[in-house]
Amino acid sequence: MSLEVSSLYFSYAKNSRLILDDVSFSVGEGDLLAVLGPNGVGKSTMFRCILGFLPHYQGNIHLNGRNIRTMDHREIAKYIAYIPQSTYPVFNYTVLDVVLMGLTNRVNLLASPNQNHIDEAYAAMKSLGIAHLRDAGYGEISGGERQLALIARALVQKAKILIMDEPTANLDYGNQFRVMCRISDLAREGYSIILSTHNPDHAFLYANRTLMIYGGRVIADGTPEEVLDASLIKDVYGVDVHIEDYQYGSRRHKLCIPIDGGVGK
Ligand SMILES: Nc1ncnc2c1ncn2[C@@H]1O[C@H](COP(=O)(O)OP(=O)(O)OP(=O)(O)O)[C@@H](O)[C@H]1O
Repeated sequence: MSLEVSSLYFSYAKNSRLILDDVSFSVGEGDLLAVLGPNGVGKSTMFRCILGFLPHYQGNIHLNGRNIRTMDHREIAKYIAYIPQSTYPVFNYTVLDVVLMGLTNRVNLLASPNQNHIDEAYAAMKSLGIAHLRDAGYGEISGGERQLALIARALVQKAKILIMDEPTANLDYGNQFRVMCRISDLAREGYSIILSTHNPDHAFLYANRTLMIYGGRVIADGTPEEVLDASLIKDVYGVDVHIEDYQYGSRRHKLCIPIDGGVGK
């Protein structure tokens, strides 16, 4: 699957400021694109335009060469799964119920799910280490566990493009790595993944592509090593960092180390 966004412009109200200002990028099969940028620069807005929640954008979004405007929500959901930041639920469904909702696109949920559907949902939960929570109330688990349940829901949706809004927000140190490793496994399996993150090291460790958004514009697009240099991070985040080459065994990558606590003393 490929997704191509070209010259995307968006503002929330007529004559109000542009939130997205000429955004273009594309992802193909197996790409893991990390989208970085400070709070409020338009990352979630960009995702919501792609998903069809904000149709009054200008520009073009194509899925496998087809204009996404010609597709309804149900059809888009065959190709794109969205993993929002976890929020507190309105109803206290069980975790299994929430994961089964990923099937809505393929199965009539008004009918009871059959054993195959339950097995599929259970396998997705197991792959993310939350199988033991299947009967727990979605409102009674931690924020991090809710995030994992939303990822499991996206896996059962079987769409090949996954858009994830800060998938590691709320996750503890260990779960951040477990989730990011699982996400990079999915990219290796051929999923195309677009995720927003505030952690440059997650881009270095797991992404093959990085987009830096600032003031609604794409100011850099390339490999994490090409995009994330110390001067860009200083300009965008106001933080002094040193980009360190790191090697452990055969693995070589870069890490972002704040100097003097990052913002000086
Ligand atoms: N429904 C809305 N109506 C008007 N303005 C909005 C709406 N939603 C978001 N905005 C504004 O659009 C801008 C971009 O918000 P957005 O949530 O896309 O940023 P973001 O990069 O995802 O931020 P964060 O990293 O904090 O999640 C912000 O200035 C925000 O206040």
